[in-house]
Amino acid sequence: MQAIHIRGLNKFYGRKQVLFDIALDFPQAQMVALIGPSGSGKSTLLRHINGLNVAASGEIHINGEPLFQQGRLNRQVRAQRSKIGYIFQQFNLVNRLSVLDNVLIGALGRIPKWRAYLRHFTQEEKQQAFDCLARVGLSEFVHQRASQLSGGQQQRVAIAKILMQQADIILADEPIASLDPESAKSVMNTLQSIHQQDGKTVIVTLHQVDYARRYCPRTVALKQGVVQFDGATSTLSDGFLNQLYGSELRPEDTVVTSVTPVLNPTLAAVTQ
Ligand SMILES: Nc1ncnc2c1ncn2[C@@H]1O[C@H](COP(=O)(O)OP(=O)(O)OP(=O)(O)O)[C@@H](O)[C@H]1O
Repeated sequence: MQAIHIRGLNKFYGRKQVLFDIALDFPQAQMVALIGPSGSGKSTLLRHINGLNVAASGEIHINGEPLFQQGRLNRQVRAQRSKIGYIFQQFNLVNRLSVLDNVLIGALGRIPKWRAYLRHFTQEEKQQAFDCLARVGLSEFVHQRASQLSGGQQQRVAIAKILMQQADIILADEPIASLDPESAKSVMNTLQSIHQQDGKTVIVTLHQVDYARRYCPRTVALKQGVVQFDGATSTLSDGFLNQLYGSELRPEDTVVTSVTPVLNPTLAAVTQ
């Protein structure tokens, strides 16, 4: 069973089509880079996988259950979303709350509604939050306000929050775009260790291909809403990348060597 299964996904904003017939599979426990120039549709694709956006057509299944089908979101989309952690470029923490309280927010989707409303957490849940912070190397910052941490530390708090959420799938939308190289490395190391130790599926959008090469065995590249490449990151050629980020792709630069075979009918049209 695939963690994420996508077929025939077409997305329009008004009359402008921004995703074209996307067909992708992500097995459990893969770490995948999603790359492509600005405006190529990376964030839009991630938002669909999280059920935040609805497409004109196509289907998405999460762990075998339909999330989106025949133009409609599953009625259980909230429950499905609770299994998907989303990391934003700008951390998405509550600045005035402590680091611990921010991590506890990750449990809100899986505790009884009345306790969530009152923000009442058990001792066991607090201990879990401590443990999540220990895993991302932030035990000593538990009682500090989130706003007092550096960008890289705040992003690691966001990852601890996802651990607290007990999500199976992590979608990270440009998690290192606003970080210095040292902080970026520590955030990517943290994502990689969670992926490796807990077997979580991680899809991370990246602007720097070097990070994809270092951390992600598989890369999916988008351009103008079309999948241009889906395969082993080690096979990404400089020529392909120049074309991806420069002018239109040439057929000889296009390599489709999927980790999970994906036949993309739109690819031929784009590369002709
Ligand atoms: N809410 C929206 N309304 C209208 N158009 C949108 C909206 N969100 C995105 N778009 C358009 O959809 C296309 C894809 O945008 P998206 O943000 O997914 O690209 P991206 O690859 O994530 O870009 P970046 O790397 O700059 O974040 C762009 O042309 C963008 O202008």
